[in-house]
Amino acid sequence: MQLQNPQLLRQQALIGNEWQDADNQSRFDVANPASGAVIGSVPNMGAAETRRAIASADAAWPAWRQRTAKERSVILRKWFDLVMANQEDLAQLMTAEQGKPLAEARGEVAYAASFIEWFAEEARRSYGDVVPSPANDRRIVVIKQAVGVTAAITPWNFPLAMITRKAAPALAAGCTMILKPAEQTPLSALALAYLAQQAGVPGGVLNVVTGDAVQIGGELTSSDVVRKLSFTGSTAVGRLLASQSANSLKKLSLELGGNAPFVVFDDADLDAAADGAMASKFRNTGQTCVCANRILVQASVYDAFAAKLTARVAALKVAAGTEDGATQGPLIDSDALHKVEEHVADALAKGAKLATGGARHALGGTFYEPTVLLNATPDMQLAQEETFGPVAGLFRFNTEEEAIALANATEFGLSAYFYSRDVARVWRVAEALEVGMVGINTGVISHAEAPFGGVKQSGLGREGGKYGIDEYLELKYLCMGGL
Ligand SMILES: NC(=O)c1ccc[n+]([C@@H]2O[C@H](COP(=O)([O-])OP(=O)(O)OC[C@H]3O[C@@H](n4cnc5c(N)ncnc54)[C@H](O)[C@@H]3O)[C@@H](O)[C@H]2O)c1
Ligand SMILES: O=C[C@H](O)CS(=O)(=O)O
Repeated sequence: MQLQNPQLLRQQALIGNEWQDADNQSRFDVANPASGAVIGSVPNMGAAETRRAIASADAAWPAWRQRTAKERSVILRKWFDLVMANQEDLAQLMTAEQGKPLAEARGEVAYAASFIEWFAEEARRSYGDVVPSPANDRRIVVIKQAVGVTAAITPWNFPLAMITRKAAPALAAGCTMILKPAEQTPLSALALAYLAQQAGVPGGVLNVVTGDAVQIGGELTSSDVVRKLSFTGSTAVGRLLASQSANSLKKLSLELGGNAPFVVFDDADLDAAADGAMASKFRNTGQTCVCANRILVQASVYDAFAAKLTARVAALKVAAGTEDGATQGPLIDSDALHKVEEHVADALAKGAKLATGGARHALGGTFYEPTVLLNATPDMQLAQEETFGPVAGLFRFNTEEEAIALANATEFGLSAYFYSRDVARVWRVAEALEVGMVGINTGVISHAEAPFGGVKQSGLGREGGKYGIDEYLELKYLCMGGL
């Protein structure tokens, strides 16, 4: 990995203005999932360092919230500019530690930066209200103020975007933050924090603590100083962190697991639907929370759609992310590989028919062949659990009502997709799906301008859009009497 700006390879954590090692000097390695090669190491911090980071964020908060919204906006805009100026290096770093193809990594850098750009603009639009008073001796005013010290815990699958989707609105609102990135992808987080420093984000406003998730999370969730926790990751961990946060009654943002249905109706443009399914299912080698996890196809077009999708899947290029033309990288680790293998084996044992793929890739390691399984049924694990890998299970349905019932038959409710050219059907189905986000005739829905989030066991709150900054603001009602 050759970086044009070697300063971006940060191998210490950031607390206040200081890049620090763990108190006991312990470290953990960061490995390239495509080769297993160690590409760096970071401090293995725990409770004591986390407490220092909380104190640092608390000390920095008064001056940061006193900055005007415009001053914070200008600093965030500079941060955006620096991220984009270093796009190639950040992409190389991301592919090295997460494995995604370079083209996708470059795309994620721009996507991550778009949250900084968006909230640099939103910073100046946290409007309050003046409410018509019920009496002439008083006035009713509502203002919005920063929540205070916040914490963020983020996953490995989008090493930059899941961070900026939290840090950008937090800093824009006038909050400070302690971030614990995923242990698999800390280098991207530290590079991002370095660029924040270079942009003029004062010491203590953004702290990055790497290390023992349980110890760090325990401190962040139990501290009364930390007024909000924003978590992106599995539903199981989200539930745990929410329970750990109960005693301190923190504001919570939880972006959790998904099990997205992708529905192809008989009036769909089948080529467009196949392209959309590819974009949704195989992005990041199937490792996104909004990946199509169940593909439901109306019986009359099932065989035609299956053929179109299978041809596209068979054409995917599995390779290390740095290889030209790579469109599928390695899975993040052996646990992820074993889960994919388990889902495929379970489906085949329960009657699924293999159309393409279905085995570990010849490259070895955690590479897996992009797979299409036909005749999938709701009793299969891949219907009930998030596969988080390059496996498309095709289910058959007959009626619109059956499709909606199948689509909603999950504890999750993050995203859903469907293809139809019947306007009345589009409105009926979009309103009937029990999710937070619906892709209609598209497989890609993630934009900084839109509110991202789910219902049921997929989480709480929204990130991005005009709603995202509200997660970091408190409403205060002023009743001005004696007039
Ligand atoms: N809804 C979304 O926006 C979204 C986005 C990306 C990923 N995800 C979900 O995340 C999951 C995959 O990501 P993952 O494997 O990193 O998830 P994960 O829940 O295992 O880990 C996420 C983060 O939580 C930390 N963590 C784990 N256990 C912890 C504990 N006990 N205390 C404190 N922190 C702890 C990890 O170190 C990591 O930083 C999938 O379920 C995916 O759907 C959701
Ligand atoms: O894994 C899901 C993330 O939210 C990624 S994205 O926002 O869909 O790009």
